[in-house]
Amino acid sequence: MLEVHSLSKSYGNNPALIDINLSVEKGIIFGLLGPNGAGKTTLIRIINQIIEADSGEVKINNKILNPEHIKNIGYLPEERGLYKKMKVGEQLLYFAQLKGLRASEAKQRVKYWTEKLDISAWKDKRIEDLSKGMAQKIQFIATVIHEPELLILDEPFSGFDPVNAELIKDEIIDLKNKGTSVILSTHRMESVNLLCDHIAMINKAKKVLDGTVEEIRQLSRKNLFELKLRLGSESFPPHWIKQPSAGQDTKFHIMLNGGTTNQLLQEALTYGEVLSFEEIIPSIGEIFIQLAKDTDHE
Ligand SMILES: Nc1ncnc2c1ncn2[C@@H]1O[C@H](COP(=O)(O)OP(=O)(O)OP(=O)(O)O)[C@@H](O)[C@H]1O
Repeated sequence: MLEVHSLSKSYGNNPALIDINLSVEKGIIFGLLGPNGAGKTTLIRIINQIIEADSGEVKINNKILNPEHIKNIGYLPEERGLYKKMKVGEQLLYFAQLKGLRASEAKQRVKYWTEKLDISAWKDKRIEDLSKGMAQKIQFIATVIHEPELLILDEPFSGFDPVNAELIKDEIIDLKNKGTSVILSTHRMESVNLLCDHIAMINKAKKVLDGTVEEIRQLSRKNLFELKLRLGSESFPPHWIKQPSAGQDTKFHIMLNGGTTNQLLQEALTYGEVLSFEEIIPSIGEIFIQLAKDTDHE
């Protein structure tokens, strides 16, 4: 649905994006990750045609990015932009019409979304009289009201309490299931694990990771296992690394160098009662931190 080819952008002598290639399929949630200052916002701004790339191209549905695409994109920026003096209902109608909806259609959609997110009662309130989380809901509706094909969400859960964060999460999944492609930029790794089908990570202007969450986790496997034992003796092999653990049970991290997991398990049985045995597969958060460190040292 969205393709980014060899995209580069610098601010003066400072490169913000270097030769970035990405492909976002229809109906998926694509996590765009990276440490602060990596280049994510720059990429998002180029897709939204707020700034221009120095070189490379962006295509939406096989067409070079052009102003017509704006109506097909819903962008929730990190710095929210609502008109403080305007009333909620008026503001949503305004945004919907700005994105090309006819007045009658816009009205229907405002009714639909304000009811869906349970905020019909706020219609006549001014934005300046709302709490941060309440204003966030309005901004979310303003982003999705024109039913864009591509949604770009920058930290969509910030400012929400857990109940409302869950509500918004469910709405995002619902939109994806209806065929919307979603680019989700966030530093919250639990959201990435829960929501994203595919992720790409940018660090220091370069893409350092690209794949499905499962592919990336599998590639990061290190043949490392965690074994919990009720030890029968005080001795154990020197390559078993003892981990802090409570009570009588002893936890080890063991790197499997040659041999099979069954052989390791058999060996473990000779040292005591095996309570649990599982492979340690790094989480996306751990992979993120490792990659950020690795590229920092390059
Ligand atoms: N308008 C600008 N003028 C000059 N430099 C800029 C401008 N906007 C961004 N930069 C620089 O470009 C680089 C990438 O910034 P960008 O905002 O794209 O990062 P980011 O990944 O969105 O970071 P964050 O997670 O902190 O929002 C940084 O070095 C930043 O200082």
